[in-house]
Amino acid sequence: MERGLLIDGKAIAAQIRQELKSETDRLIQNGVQPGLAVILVGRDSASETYVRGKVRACAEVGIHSEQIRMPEETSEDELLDQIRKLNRDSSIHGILVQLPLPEHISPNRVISEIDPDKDVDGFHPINAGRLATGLDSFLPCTPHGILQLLKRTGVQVAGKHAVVVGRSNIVGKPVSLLLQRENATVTMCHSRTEHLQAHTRQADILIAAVGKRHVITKDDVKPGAVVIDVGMNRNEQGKLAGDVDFEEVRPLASHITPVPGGVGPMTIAMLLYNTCLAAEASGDQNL
Ligand SMILES: Nc1nc(=O)c2c([nH]1)NC[C@@H]1CN(c3ccc(C(=O)N[C@@H](CCC(=O)O)C(=O)O)cc3)C=[N+]21
Repeated sequence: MERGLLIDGKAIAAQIRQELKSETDRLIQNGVQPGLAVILVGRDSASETYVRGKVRACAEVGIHSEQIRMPEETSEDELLDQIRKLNRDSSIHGILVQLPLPEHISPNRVISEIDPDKDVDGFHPINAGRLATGLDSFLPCTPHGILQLLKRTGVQVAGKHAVVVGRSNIVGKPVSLLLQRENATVTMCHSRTEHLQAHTRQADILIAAVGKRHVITKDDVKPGAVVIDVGMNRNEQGKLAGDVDFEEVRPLASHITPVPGGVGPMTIAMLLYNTCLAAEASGDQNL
């Protein structure tokens, strides 16, 4: 049996960006250049790095991008006004408000103000509800990226037992819905789960989306499991570490994603994918 194979998210994301470049060329020939607006409120060094990555990836693929920086003291109303303006802007097909937002702004109110047809994060309750009920929707980027990693690596999902650790709206909940849609049997675990290890050791596919460095060790993993690490934990020196203790888990996993170079680059690739999808749909309405 194969052990310790690396799932190269960086390479798979580059492949997807190349595919999207052709899609963008085709859209531009039809008179629509996909456009993405990224709103960043306040100064957060991790957020600034991520936003730079998104803007760079857009340029590579031929997507028009606008970075809108608003000061930390921006009021919720000012942010909502900015979103309404972008909702009306026909050159913008996707709107992303970088999270986390400053304490005084409600992320739920902000997300709900985005036109669901421009909600390329897939965070709007309409899109979350559409995913939950099996309707077409923008898929949240990280869960969709995880699914693409599994598919493009040839990992069988149907009939397998997937265990998701973490229940956030951004990763845990939607990835479990997506895996169920792909006919996996899904167990969701979280901070209040008793006997966590008894659950994770059953996983054929283990998704770690906890947000704590190295909480998944070799004792939590069944030999031969596929391990997907969604963790983005930075230590005091600013070095990235996943939720999985990669060095000790790799030898017993069949496949494993590294951090960095695993899920992160896929999140950005699927954001570009959603932006192209939104641009394409906007063209339909203009026919
Ligand atoms: N509205 C919103 N949508 C998001 O999609 C969103 C967000 N807010 N807030 C923050 C998180 C985080 N996120 C990442 C995207 C790419 C990498 C990524 O490319 N990481 C590289 C490493 C980058 C580095 O070294 O810092 C990698 O894993 O290889 C990481 C994290 C998107 N997020």
